[in-house]
Amino acid sequence: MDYVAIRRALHQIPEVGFEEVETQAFLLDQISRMPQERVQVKKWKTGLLVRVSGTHPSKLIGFRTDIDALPVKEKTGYSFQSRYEGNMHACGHDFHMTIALGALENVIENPVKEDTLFIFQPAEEGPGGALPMMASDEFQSWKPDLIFGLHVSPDFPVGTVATKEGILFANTSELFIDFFGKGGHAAYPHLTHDTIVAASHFVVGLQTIVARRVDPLNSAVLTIGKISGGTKQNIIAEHARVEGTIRTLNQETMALIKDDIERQVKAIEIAYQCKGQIDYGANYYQVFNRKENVDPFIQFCEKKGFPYIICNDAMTGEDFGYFLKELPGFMFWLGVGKTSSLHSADFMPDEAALAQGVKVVSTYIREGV
Ligand SMILES: CC(=O)N[C@@H](CCC[C@H](N)C(=O)O)C(=O)O
Repeated sequence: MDYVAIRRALHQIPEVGFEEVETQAFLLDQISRMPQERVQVKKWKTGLLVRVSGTHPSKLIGFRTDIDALPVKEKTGYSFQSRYEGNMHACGHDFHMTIALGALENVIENPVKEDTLFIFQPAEEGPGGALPMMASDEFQSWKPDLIFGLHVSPDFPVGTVATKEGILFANTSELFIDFFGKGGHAAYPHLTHDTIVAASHFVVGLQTIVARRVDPLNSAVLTIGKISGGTKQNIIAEHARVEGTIRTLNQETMALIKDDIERQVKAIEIAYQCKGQIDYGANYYQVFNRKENVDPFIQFCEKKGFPYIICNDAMTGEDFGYFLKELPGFMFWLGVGKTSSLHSADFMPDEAALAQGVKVVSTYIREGV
């Protein structure tokens, strides 16, 4: 399999959560080119579950990849850039899928002892595909005994595994707040309740939560990534919307931050006479690597000579945390060398990491479990 060609083909068809129709068709086409004797495929929404029977199975080993993209306008200058204007694989899921396909081909062509399940999960970036997929009959009837997954990272050298015991990724909650006021003519502000002013003060006020409410020895992030509102420069906006995300390393801090957000919304309502409406959207459970599962993987990397690093926890989120909440397993970062951060319009991971990713995943399935 030509990993680079596969990754580039996937890079051209980025689709956001639960719209991965062409992606699913592409994956099915690739899988159909592999020998079929040991393979069973189930579709779940825009995702796939692909089971490969082992030679002497005693358990089912799951490897999960996410398949969705982000609403980012690409600025890589790649000759193979996104064909879907405004969407981009800016979080490396094109890499994840390619590595999964490569490892799938490897275990099909050279059968391994255990049964393996390749999970192609939609909507990791939102609204979250892991929980509904896990609840589905398709998954429940093929529930793995051990599950693992990876995420590419520009923070580590190409092909390096980085992981740790305990929390790897944070608890997350999306945050959507709508302010409803009274619109009107820009020249008659005294007759309106301006939601742009209300939302602006609200966003500035939010900055005190992590700075002044959260214990400095405890980590948290509250980022507003989008503000929208209004229709024209000389009309006072009757509606404004603020969108963001909350990240914490424990549930108590998450509850404390939400509590403070709610208080600040009430304060804005009183001060600016605009009604505030909060929606926390999708919440992701932390990615927690159990010692008894991640330690053997680290020892396996050591034994096989795969470069690895024991890393710090990160404030990124992943709905893979829900798989690990229920099933034994672990997650790791795969270094893709220095480039812009995940979610950037010019995120350009080094394709040399693809072959190493396939090697780590397939060798672990073959010799590590
Ligand atoms: C690895 C990564 O970048 N994951 C995303 C997960 C999205 C979380 C959720 N939809 C939110 O924005 O709160 C991340 O942004 O960390």
